[in-house]
This record gives sequence, C-alpha cells and structure tokens, in this order.
Amino acid sequence: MEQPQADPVASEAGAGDDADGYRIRPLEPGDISKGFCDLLAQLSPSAPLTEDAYRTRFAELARLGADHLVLVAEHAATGRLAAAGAVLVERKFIRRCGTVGHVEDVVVDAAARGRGLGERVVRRLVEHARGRGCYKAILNCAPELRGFYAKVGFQEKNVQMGLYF
Ligand SMILES: CC(=O)SCCNC(=O)CCNC(=O)[C@H](O)C(C)(C)COP(=O)(O)OP(=O)(O)OC[C@H]1O[C@@H](n2cnc3c(N)ncnc32)[C@H](O)[C@@H]1OP(=O)(O)O
Repeated sequence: MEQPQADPVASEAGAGDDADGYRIRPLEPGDISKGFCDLLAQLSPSAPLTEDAYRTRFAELARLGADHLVLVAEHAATGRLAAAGAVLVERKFIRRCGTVGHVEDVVVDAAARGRGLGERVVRRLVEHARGRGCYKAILNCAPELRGFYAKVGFQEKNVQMGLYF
C-alpha cells in the first residue's frame, strides 16, 4: 500500500511540537477559519482577507516551497491560532550564491503573550533558515523589541530604510 509522503517543509519546520498545548506547524489552507486574519490584524490593522484572496496567496507561496515558510501555533484545546511568523529565503549571488533568511510578520495573540510562544516561533523560523543553508537571519523591528529578539540571539546591526508606495 502506498505510504503518505512526509511534507518536507513541515518536517524541516519541526511540525508536531505541542508543548504547553500549542502545536507549531506550517500554515494550512483552512487556517483562515482558525483566526489567522485576527492575528495579522494585530500586526497591521487592515480589512479582513476574503477566502479567495487568502487561498490565492496561499497557492502563490506554496509554489515557493521551503523558500517561504509561514508557521502558526495552534491551540490544541480550541483549534484557534495563537501565533504566527514567516521566513523568506533570499537567494543571493554574493557569498558564493549564499542564502539569507528574512524573518517577517511575527505575532502572538494578545491573550497568549508572555508565555514564550513568540520566542518558540522565532526559534523555529531561525532553525528553518539555518536548515536551508542560510548564512544569516535578519529582521526589522521596533526599538522596543530589541530585547525580545536578543533572547533568540539577534544583535542590532545597521539601520532600517523604508520607502512606502
Ligand atoms: C520581524 C517582526 O515581525 S517584528 C513584529 C513583532 N510583532 C509585534 O510587534 C506584534 C505585537 N507583539 C506580539 O505579538 C508579541 O508581543 C511578541 C511577538 C513581540 C512577543 O511574543 P510573546 O509570546 O509575548 O513573547 P515571549 O513570551 O516569547 O517572550 C520571550 C522573552 O522575550 C521577552 N520579551 C517579550 N517582549 C519583549 C519586549 N518587548 N522587550 C523585551 N523583552 C521582551 C520576554 O520577557 C521573554 O523573556 P523571559 O524568557 O526572560 O521571560
């Protein structure tokens, strides 16, 4: 009988960890109904995504395979998502065609903060970047989050520049 194939992204991301009743796993197509938009709204207020828009973007990102990973933390008891974060693997020419992990959009639901969930998600994203051979992981954050990211080993380097359209 044919065996189900392991999802390489899920296994690299260490899906299945359920310490504290939260399971950190890759984003799934059905997560729009588990509070994913509510989480994103805590990062940047915006109109909720339609299901079509979510599924279209999900499919686009899925085509990038392990070069774009969105992790979520699902609360086992309620099935709701309590945290999310993403890492994008950039393929460079410099550094002998090296790769860099960009950590983005880390958020923990306001009701679940202060329990180590944010740190666990960021550690998983960093592990994923390391596992993809990245020589560094980088991110932009507000000055007051220096201490949070320092817990995972990030150090302040350079300045962030932005040009918004
Ligand atoms: C790259 C980006 O995405 S930047 C955007 C980051 N996201 C946001 O700002 C959205 C709103 N904020 C949040 O979602 C959350 O507050 C987060 C993600 C910043 C932190 O998530 P939490 O789950 O509450 O953090 P967690 O409990 O894992 O904290 C881990 C450690 O960092 C510390 N920490 C948490 N927040 C901060 C902070 N703002 N400053 C200093 N230390 C902090 C905690 O005290 C804890 O330390 P301890 O182990 O010594 O007790």
